[in-house]
Amino acid sequence: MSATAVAPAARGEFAIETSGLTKRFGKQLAVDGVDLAVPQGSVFGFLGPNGSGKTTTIRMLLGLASATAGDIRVLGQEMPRRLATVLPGVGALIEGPGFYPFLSGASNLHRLDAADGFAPGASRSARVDHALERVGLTHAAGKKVRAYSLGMKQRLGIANALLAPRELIVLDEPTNGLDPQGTREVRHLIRSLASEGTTVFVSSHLLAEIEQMCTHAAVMSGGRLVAQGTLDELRLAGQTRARVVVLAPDAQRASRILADLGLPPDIDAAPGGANGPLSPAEELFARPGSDSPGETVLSAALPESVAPEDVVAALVAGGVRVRGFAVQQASLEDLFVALTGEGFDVVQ
Ligand SMILES: Nc1ncnc2c1ncn2[C@@H]1O[C@H](COP(=O)(O)OP(=O)(O)OP(=O)(O)O)[C@@H](O)[C@H]1O
Repeated sequence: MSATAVAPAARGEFAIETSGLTKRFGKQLAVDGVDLAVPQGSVFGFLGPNGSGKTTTIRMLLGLASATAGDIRVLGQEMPRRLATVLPGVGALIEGPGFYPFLSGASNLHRLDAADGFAPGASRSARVDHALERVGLTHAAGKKVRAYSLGMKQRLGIANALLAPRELIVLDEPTNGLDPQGTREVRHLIRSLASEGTTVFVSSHLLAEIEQMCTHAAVMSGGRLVAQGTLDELRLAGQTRARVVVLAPDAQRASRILADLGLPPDIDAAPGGANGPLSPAEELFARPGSDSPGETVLSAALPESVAPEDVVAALVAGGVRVRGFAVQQASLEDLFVALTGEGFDVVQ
């Protein structure tokens, strides 16, 4: 098969599909019964804290590690049985590319392409030039890789994944270790790949990154897939976890009324007055420079069956002097933290 031939995926609507995918290292279950469904044409974020099983899953998808159990289909074909048919259609960047620092970017790509049994030598130079252009490295093609910034090295790794036309690009933590500029460059590149119709499967532990780039996401936690869907679907799932936040001086009375409505509250005294970090509910009503004497912030999960306006009405009818009221919609971050039990690094 020639390197420019792309494995057909027409019959499947999913670029990647797994069922019951499992990987055991001795006693440790690194990946536990994962059912992934990555729609064709999506930019699919594969989220999870460190050690949650993302890299192990990706390695199995690409035939780099064998599964203990379960089925994998990539571009509509069974893996690893159809590896030789599937791999030419897949470009991947996993765990940082290994480049020779004393060779130029172009020479490194020539070497890597020559080592690829599927790649035709006749078109190598043109394909290397095109891939370097694709990632914006034409100007640095002749520069030794040791003089590349991290962002440039990462883009060179992506250029390596783009040495042939691909239906699917798999990137494992492509912005890891990059400065903000490098991160922007890589994100921009991912978006432009997606705009050409390539399915991009990208793992990250950065939630904000996934929110900026992706159409879909899946969340891994402790080897299990705990959520997947479009970002909107995931946000909707989060909205069932909306909270009401009440600022009032009559804490006990407000607390009793909320509990009677089925909203047993958390209580934070005097927003802005206490030492230590503010909770998100406290932040809502914190007034810098004021220690809000006598005021209390109460917050409670809002069940779908209760309308926020009924909560205010009940508080007022019960004689609570409500000074502040808000409904906080859960963000994707709240949902993911709730799902994984771990905080995400949300910077960048
Ligand atoms: N070759 C291996 N032998 C034994 N255990 C392993 C091996 N590879 C991974 N693990 C374990 O499997 C679990 C999942 O690791 P994995 O690297 O897939 O997670 P990850 O989500 O990609 O995390 P990170 O973002 O840190 O790479 C971890 O507990 C890890 O220690």
